[in-house]
Amino acid sequence: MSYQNIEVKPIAGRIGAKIKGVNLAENLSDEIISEIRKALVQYKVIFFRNQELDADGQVNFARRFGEITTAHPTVPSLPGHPEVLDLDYSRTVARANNWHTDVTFVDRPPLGSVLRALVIPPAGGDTIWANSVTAYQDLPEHLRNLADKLWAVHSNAYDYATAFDIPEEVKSYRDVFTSTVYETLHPVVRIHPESGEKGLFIGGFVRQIRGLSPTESADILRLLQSYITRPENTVRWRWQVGDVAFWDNRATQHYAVADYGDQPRRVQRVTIAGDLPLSIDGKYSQAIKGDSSAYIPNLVAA
Ligand SMILES: O=C(O)CCC(=O)C(=O)O
Ligand SMILES: [Fe+2]
Repeated sequence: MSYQNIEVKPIAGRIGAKIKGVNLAENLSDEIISEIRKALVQYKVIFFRNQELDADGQVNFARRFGEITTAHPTVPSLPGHPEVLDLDYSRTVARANNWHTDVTFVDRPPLGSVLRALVIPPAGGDTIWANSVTAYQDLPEHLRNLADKLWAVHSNAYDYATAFDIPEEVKSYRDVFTSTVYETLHPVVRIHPESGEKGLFIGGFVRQIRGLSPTESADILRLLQSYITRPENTVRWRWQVGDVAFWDNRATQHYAVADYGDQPRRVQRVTIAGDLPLSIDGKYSQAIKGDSSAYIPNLVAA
């Protein structure tokens, strides 16, 4: 695929590209936006260095790709910026150091997010993204055939039985995170609405595979997840202040590496609304508890 208006430099072999020659604070032409979108779908996470965006500029850029969601279904936003999720890890105690796809507990999980680096520790605090399409392609045929038929329940509710040992601050953050409980049934393999590619759609909010016992479900998920986190399917980003990352949440998982102790780290996220995931046999995800209407303000109930 060729690009006329932007420079696209792949980073890892299967995921991730650096985009050069774009100032995200400018009012970009439709041609540039459509090439950025093409690069996003092709490379699944794209990176821009040395940007001088503020929160409003970040929202304006993200808005070119679709409707902006409220910052999070349950977590409060940056004061004065209802669309910005402020991840100030010196204040927010819950670190995203688990493999996940964002907000899959609602029926319309995000298309993607734009993340801007404000404070980065001198060493550590990288973020890793994984390609869930190449992970699916890596599965042996028999496992692929199995995955194709599975559906999973995703939820933001924690299993407190496994969390008796966590600090008080983390507990109170979790109470906010789960202040409204969502539950959704998604296909384990979804068709990407733009590329048509098939990819595994699981991650940290999956609670159980439909029709399997909790232990059977955990074993199958561990097996499928191991293909996602293979180093071949990942890219690791060493942040600099001023970097902007933009990922396709329909075809990736990510993990924020928590290896920087109590040094400050602050990033801010703006999220673009996504569609209802589609299974390979033509069925859509189904909300079980709660739906996306509070999260996607202009959503017209279907
Ligand atoms: O802190 C990060 O690098 C990423 C955190 C995260 O999971 C997110 O912004 O969705
Ligand atoms: Fe995330």
